[in-house]
Amino acid sequence: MLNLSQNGSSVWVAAAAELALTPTAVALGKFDGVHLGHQRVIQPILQSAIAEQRWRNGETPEVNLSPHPVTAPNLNSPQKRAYSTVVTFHPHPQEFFTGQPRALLTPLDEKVELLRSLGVEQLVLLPFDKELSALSPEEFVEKILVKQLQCQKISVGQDFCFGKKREGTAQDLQSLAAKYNIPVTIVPIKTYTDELPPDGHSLDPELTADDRISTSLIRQTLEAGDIPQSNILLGRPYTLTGVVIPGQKLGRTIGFPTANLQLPEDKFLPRSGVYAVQVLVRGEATSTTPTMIQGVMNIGNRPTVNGTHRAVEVHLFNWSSDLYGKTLIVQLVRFLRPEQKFSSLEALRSQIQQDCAVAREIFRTEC
Ligand SMILES: Cc1cc2nc3c(=O)[nH]c(=O)nc-3n(C[C@H](O)[C@H](O)[C@H](O)COP(=O)(O)O)c2cc1C
Ligand SMILES: Nc1ncnc2c1ncn2[C@@H]1O[C@H](COP(=O)(O)OP(=O)(O)O)[C@@H](O)[C@H]1O
Repeated sequence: MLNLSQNGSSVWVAAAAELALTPTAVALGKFDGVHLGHQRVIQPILQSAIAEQRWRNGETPEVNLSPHPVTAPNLNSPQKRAYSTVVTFHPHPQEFFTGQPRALLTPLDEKVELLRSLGVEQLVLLPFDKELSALSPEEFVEKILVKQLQCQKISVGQDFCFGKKREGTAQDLQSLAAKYNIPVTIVPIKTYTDELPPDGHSLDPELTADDRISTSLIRQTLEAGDIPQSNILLGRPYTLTGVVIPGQKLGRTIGFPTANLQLPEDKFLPRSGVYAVQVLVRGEATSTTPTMIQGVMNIGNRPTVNGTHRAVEVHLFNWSSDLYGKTLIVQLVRFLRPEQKFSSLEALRSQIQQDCAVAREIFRTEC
C-alpha cells in the first residue's frame, strides 16, 4: 500500500481490495479525468463521511442525496467511520482487453492529487485481470464490496456496468447490495448543456453524439484544441504536470528559454501546437512570488530545428531563474496556432514574440 501525500493530508492508495482501510463508503468507476460527472458521483461518499462526523457531534444531517434512507450509525457500536474511498480498475479495462497502452487524462499521480483535493481519503486499485473480469455481478458484490471493502455505502453513475461481460447495471448493483443493507446512490448523467456559460461558448455539434459529459468527449475537445470547452467539461483547467529536463539549449539563444517537460508516459496530450498557459512551479510559491505564472507552451516535433521527437516546452513570462529538476504544473488556457516549420531561427523568434503578445492579451481580457 502506498501513501501519497502532499501539503500534509494524504490519500491511501491500496493496490488490491484486501489491502484497503475498512469500512468504506465507495464511489465506483474508472474516473479518468475526474471530470464534472465523476465529481458528482464522488460527492455522496464525501457527504456521508461528513454527515457521520456531524452525527457524532450531535448534529442532524441537512441533505441526503441517497434514494435509500441512510440510518445514522450506531455511535455506541465499536464500528469505525467509513473511509471515503474511490474504487477503480488498474490497468484501464480497455487496456486489458485490447493489449494496447491507453493514454489517460489523469495518470495515477494526478488522479490521486485531484481526489485528495476533493476530500477522498482512499483510492483502491482493483487489478483488472482475468480473475476480476470473470466475476459475476453477484460475486463482485459479495467478494469485493462486502467481504474485502466492508462497504457501508456505494455511489455509481447511472451508466455504470460491472461484472463479467459488463452484464451488471447500476440497478442490479442496487438490488444486490440491498441484500446486505448497503444503500446505493445512482447519480444521474451530467450533461454539458447544464454547464454551458450563458454567453454561449457552444460545442462543435460534430463532436457530440449525445450531450453526456464523458472522458471521450473531453479527449475529443482536447484533440480539437477547444480548451475553453475541455475546461468547462472538466470543471477545472486541463493540466500537464512534469519535471523540467535539459533540451538543446537553443531557446536561450533566441531570447525564449523553454522549460522542457518530461510527462508521465501514459499522459494524454492535446492537439499539437502553441498554447497560452498558466504555470505553477511546485515549491516556489511564496508571499513575494505569484502563485500562477503566465506563459506560452509548444507541443510538437520542432521542425524548424529538425527535432526528432515530440516535446512539450514552456516559456514563462517574467521569469529568469533555473528550472531544471523542478516540477511544473501547466494549466492550459487557449490553443493559439499549429506548429510550423520556419525558414530561420530569426523567423521562429519573431513568431514566438507574436504568440506572447496574443497570450498576454488573452490573460488581460479573460483571466
Ligand atoms: C511559444 C512557442 C512556439 C513555438 N513554435 C514553434 C514552431 O512553430 N515551430 C518549431 O519548429 N518550433 C517551435 N517552437 C519550439 C522551438 O523550436 C524551441 O523552443 C527551440 O528550438 C528551443 O528548444 P530547446 O528548449 O531544446 O533549446 C516553439 C516554442 C515556443 C515556446
Ligand atoms: N522564462 C523562462 N522560461 C522557461 N525556462 C527558463 C526561463 N528562464 C530561465 N529558464 C531556464 O532555462 C532553461 C531553458 O533554456 P533553454 O536554452 O531553452 O535550454 P533547454 O534546451 O535545456 O530547455 C529552463 O529549463 C530553465 O531552467
